[in-house]
Formats: sequence, structure tokens, C-alpha cells
Amino acid sequence: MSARILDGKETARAIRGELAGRVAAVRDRLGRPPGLTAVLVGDDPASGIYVKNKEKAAGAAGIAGEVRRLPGSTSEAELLDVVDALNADPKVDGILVQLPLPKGIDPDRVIDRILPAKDVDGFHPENVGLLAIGRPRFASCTPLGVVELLRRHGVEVRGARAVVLGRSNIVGKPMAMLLLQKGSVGDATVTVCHSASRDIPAIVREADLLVAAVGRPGFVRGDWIKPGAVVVDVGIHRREDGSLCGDVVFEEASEVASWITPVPGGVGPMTIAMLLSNTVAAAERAGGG
Ligand SMILES: NC(=O)C1=CN([C@@H]2O[C@H](COP(=O)(O)OP(=O)(O)OC[C@H]3O[C@@H](n4cnc5c(N)ncnc54)[C@H](OP(=O)(O)O)[C@@H]3O)[C@@H](O)[C@H]2O)C=CC1
Ligand SMILES: Nc1nc(=O)c2c([nH]1)NC[C@@H]1CN(c3ccc(C(=O)N[C@@H](CCC(=O)O)C(=O)O)cc3)C=[N+]21
Ligand SMILES: [Mg+2]
Repeated sequence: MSARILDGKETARAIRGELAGRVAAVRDRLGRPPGLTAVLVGDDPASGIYVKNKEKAAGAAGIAGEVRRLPGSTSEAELLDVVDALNADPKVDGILVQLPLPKGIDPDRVIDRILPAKDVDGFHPENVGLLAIGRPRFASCTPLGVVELLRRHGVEVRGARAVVLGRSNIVGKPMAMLLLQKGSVGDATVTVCHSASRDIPAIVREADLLVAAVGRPGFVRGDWIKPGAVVVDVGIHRREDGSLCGDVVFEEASEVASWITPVPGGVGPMTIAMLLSNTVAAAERAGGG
């Protein structure tokens, strides 16, 4: 069997198109477009690429996207001042501080400082808590993108045995929480694996839906996949030849799965689409809308 492709690039394009009407309505009501500011500290090359992609996508959707580039020598206090200024800026609906931050800056202190109503990454404890109790406001963009990608391809999650590989606050944990939500895109039976989990291949073999977010290239092999399972690969790694690959050996898994995400062109573009969608939602709520 050859798996069908969960096309994140095309789906993200469609979502950007659908946001246009909402962006126009915000412009009418507020007299300005939705605003998103990404803060990039230091010059990590991968972070630089992601932030540039976000800026481009924002522009394509009619959102005023700005990048604040700060030197790697920036102190935590200086970064907190920048966050305070963005919190107070009425033209900024969404704030994103690109992770990882340089050593010496505590990411938790920075995330805690972002106004929850502008936290379009969905990393602030208030937004994480709202998701955990089934009242999501802003959910983390990557897992939200996964769920939206599945929904738009008609992939049924309800009742499925889902296995999430990875428990990070950005991907694994919120992914598990979204799949666990009551109704609509949730209602899965969720297992979460991490570095202390025993016999991961055996756990993965039970999965109807697998989400791989371990950050290890080629970690998941084809013979771990249950025939007909849905495979979502969040991992992204640059090979020595410059090409990209995921946490799953695509060539093997696509022989067994029913649906699979490619890398690139799968989860990555959906992450950015959800960031834009969260930003438009923040703008819609701004000024009492
Ligand atoms: N496409 C996109 O939009 C995005 C892609 N990514 C990519 O997704 C991947 C994961 O990102 P992120 O969650 O931030 O990564 P982290 O490194 O923060 O988390 C990795 C998780 O995987 C677990 N893990 C690591 N090694 C193993 C192992 N050998 N066996 C079992 N579990 C293991 C860790 O366990 P423990 O907790 O025990 O340490 C941890 O929970 C990366 O490749 C990243 O680049 C990330 C964000 C967005
Ligand atoms: N505060 C914060 N929020 C994030 O959402 C965040 C972050 N920090 N730090 C890093 C991770 C990683 N991440 C990606 C976004 C887009 C692609 C993406 O566009 N990927 C393309 C390819 C990109 C390329 O060509 O390199 C694809 O998969 O097709 C990938 C990864 C967001 N993250
Ligand atoms: Mg995100």
C-alpha cells in the first residue's frame, strides 16, 4: 500500500486565503490590519529561517508582520522590556518570542510576561491551562496545525488509539491535550511517550494515529507502523546535503500507513498558518470585538 499525502503546504495556502475576509473585517473595524510581532534574539540560522517564513506568510495574508531582531548579547531584563512595550502597543495583536533563547535568559520568565490575550503561540500558562480544562483560547500552533490538517483531510480521530512521541511543552504535551479534547477533532485515546518510556516500538504498533515529535532523524521505522495507520511527522532536521527529513523514515512508513505527512510540506506550513489564524483571532477580540 502507498499512503496518501497529508498536504500541509496546500492546506496552509487554503487557510491563508480563507483568512482574507476576516483580515479585511478587522481593517474595517480597527482601521488597521491585524499585527504580529516576532522577537528573535541572537542569530541561530534555523530560527532565522522560521521567522522569515512567518514574516512572508503574514504579509501574504494581509497581516502586518514585524520582526524585532535583538543581538545575542541581549539580557533577560532588556528582553522583558521589549515584551512590556509590545504588550502595551495597541497595533500589536500577537507576540511571538522565538525559542530557543540564548543561554542566560529564562524562557519561562519571558513567556510568563507576554499578555495572555496576545500569546498567539499559546505558550503562556493561562492559555495552556485553558486548553487543559477544555476551554481552549490559544493552543500551540504546531499541534493545532496537526489537528486542522487531519480535519481538512477527513481523517477521523474520534475513538482512535493515538500515540504521541515526545512530551515537550511546545509540541508533545499540547498535542496530547488537543487529541484528548471532548468532541470535534479530539476524542482519541492518547498515549504519550518520552525518553524514559519502555519498548516504544511495541506502543507505536498499537497506534491508529502516530504523531512523532522526538527531534531525532529517522527515529520511527516502517515496521513499527500498524498497517493503515495515520502518521504525522513533526520532526524537522537538515541533512548534511542540505535536504530536510523528519523523525519518521518516510520511505518505509509510507508503504504501510494510510495517510502520512511529508517533510517538508507537512506540519511546518500548518504551524505558520495556525500562527496567522491565532493572530487574526486576537485582533478580532481586540478593541472589544
Ligand atoms: N514542524 C514544526 O512546525 C515544528 C517542528 N519541530 C520539530 O519537532 C521535533 C520536536 O520538537 P520539540 O518538541 O520542540 O523537541 P524537544 O527536544 O523539546 O522534545 C523532544 C521530546 O522527545 C523525547 N525524546 C527524545 N529522545 C527520545 C527517545 N530516544 N525516545 C523517546 N523519547 C525521546 C524527549 O523526552 P524527555 O522529555 O524525556 O527529554 C522530549 O519529550 C524537533 O525535530 C523540532 O525541530 C518543533 C516545533 C515545530
Ligand atoms: N516561539 C516559537 N514558536 C514556534 O512556533 C517555534 C519556535 N518558537 N521555535 C522553533 C519552532 C520550529 N517551528 C517551525 C515553523 C515552521 C516550519 C516550516 O515552515 N517548515 C517548512 C520548511 C522550512 C524550511 O525550509 O526550513 C516545512 O516543514 O515545510 C518549521 C518549524 C516553529 N517553532
Ligand atoms: Mg508555535
